[in-house]
Amino acid sequence: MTTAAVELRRATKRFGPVQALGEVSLRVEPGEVVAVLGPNGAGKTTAISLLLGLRKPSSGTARVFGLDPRLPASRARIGAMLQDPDTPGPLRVRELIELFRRLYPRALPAREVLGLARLQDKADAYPAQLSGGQRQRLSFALAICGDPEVLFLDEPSTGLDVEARHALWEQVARLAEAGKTVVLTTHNLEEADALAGRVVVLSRGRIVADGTPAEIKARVGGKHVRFRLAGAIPALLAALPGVDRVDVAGEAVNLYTRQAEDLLRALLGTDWPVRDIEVTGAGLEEAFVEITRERSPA
Ligand SMILES: Nc1ncnc2c1ncn2[C@@H]1O[C@H](COP(=O)(O)OP(=O)(O)OP(=O)(O)O)[C@@H](O)[C@H]1O
Repeated sequence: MTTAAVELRRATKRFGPVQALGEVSLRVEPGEVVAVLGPNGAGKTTAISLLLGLRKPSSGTARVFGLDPRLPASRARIGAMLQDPDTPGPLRVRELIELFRRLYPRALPAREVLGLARLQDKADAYPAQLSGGQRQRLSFALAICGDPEVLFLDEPSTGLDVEARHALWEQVARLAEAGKTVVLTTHNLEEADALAGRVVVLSRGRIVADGTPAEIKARVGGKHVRFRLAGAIPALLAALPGVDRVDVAGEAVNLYTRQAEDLLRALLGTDWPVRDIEVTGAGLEEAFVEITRERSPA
């Protein structure tokens, strides 16, 4: 077997009485883009901090290209964009980038880093003078400036507006095309779907699903049946066979079902003036809610 880019082997992390991760095993191959999804407190940041060598597993191991992530040789191969990063000292954006570049053997030119992070205009600003979104871009700049082989992005688009988010996605897609390994955590399912070839769902410190976005969606297998119906009565719609959920907004009806055929047959058998019927596969969002609910104690 080839060496994984990053790997957790039966990694457990306890913080006093709290078990943040329980025997998690995860292999990410070089060149993969993996999104780690999970509700608040699922253990996503903890998993990343073990892989970065910022924390030590209570038991089990974390490896970067087969080595302890705390070794300088491992650190030189990884870059990280973390939540709430601390930036050292009273340094301007350009100076910070210069400082971080010195930590890496094959750093990108500062000008290129500023361009990739769209911070050319802010090179002489201090971090405190940046907006939230610009500060996110600064931490992206610091993550990529060493031209790392593996990039960790912990909730990278938090606080970004739609345009900035799409610009970040484009950068990440470009890094992936260049063969980089990317591990990102996100609550944003659209982001996971857009960027990652593989989605790992964490819930209460354990992996509860691992597959392509399409596979994760298929595990739930639900469909949306949408149509328009004047005077729709939710209780009557809920009584149709196979209906799991009903949303009614004015004339717009959205039903969620795992038995679309039965539901459609019954719907068309009524004398209701149904218009514009549309059936689509359920999104990652439903799959995620469903999977994390399946695994939670009642
Ligand atoms: N330093 C710490 N001390 C004590 N408990 C901690 C510490 N760090 C994390 N935890 C606990 O470990 C669990 C997992 O936290 P973690 O930050 O990894 O979750 P997360 O999935 O990243 O959540 P979020 O989506 O909210 O960022 C939580 O119950 C959290 O309270």
